[in-house]
Amino acid sequence: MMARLTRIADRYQLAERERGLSFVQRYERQLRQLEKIIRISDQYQQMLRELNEELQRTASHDLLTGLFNRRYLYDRLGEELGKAARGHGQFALAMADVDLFKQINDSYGHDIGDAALCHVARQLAAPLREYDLCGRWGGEEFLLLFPGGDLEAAQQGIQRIRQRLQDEPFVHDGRVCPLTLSFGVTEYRQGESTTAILKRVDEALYRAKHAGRDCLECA
Ligand SMILES: Nc1nc2c(ncn2[C@@H]2O[C@H](COP(=O)(O)OP(=O)(O)OP(=O)(O)O)[C@@H](O)[C@H]2O)c(=O)[nH]1
Repeated sequence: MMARLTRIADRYQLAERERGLSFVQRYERQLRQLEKIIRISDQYQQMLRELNEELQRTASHDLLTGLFNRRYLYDRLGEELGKAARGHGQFALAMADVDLFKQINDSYGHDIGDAALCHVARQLAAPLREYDLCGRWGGEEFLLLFPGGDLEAAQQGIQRIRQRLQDEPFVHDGRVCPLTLSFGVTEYRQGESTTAILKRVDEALYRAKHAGRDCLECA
């Protein structure tokens, strides 16, 4: 009841104020209100745009390393496979895994392990050509996609990554913590599925681990 009375009183006061204004003053006032509404609407749209961009980024990127996530990589792999199957180009694929990463966690703790993963992610991404893709496949495993590339191109990319990891090692507490990666590499074979190529690259990585780590095995 009180709220209703207050609303009626407010409306009455507003009407009284309006009566004291000239037509031009009333018109200008309405115009100002309209401008205010447009400004709010613009800000609102900008906010929605930013939210949308943030949402898209979160859906396609790994939270820890900022690289592409598994879901995005899987979709892109499907696209490249589709293109190659239709005869529009070739591509190569590599799976990288940090060697003996458990020891990093056990020796320095999980937070330093996280920092080491971020370091690896930066060194993986930096030397790649702009149309090559790199993302976190899960845990301490990374996937590299070389659209338009063959085994040779992938090997060259990986060589640049390994060199960079040597030149810029992970440093914790002023001390160098040497990190190495094992790689499995393969290229697309006509007519094969996503599962088949992923299985083959995984097997190549497995062989690299069994060959003593810090190396590259081609399938
Ligand atoms: N800090 C951190 N550790 C992770 C993350 N994801 C996975 N790990 C750890 O990575 C380690 C992987 O260990 P393993 O699979 O035994 O392999 P590894 O020690 O790297 O040995 P190899 O692969 O055989 O060279 C485990 O200790 C996981 O807990 C992460 O996001 N952060």
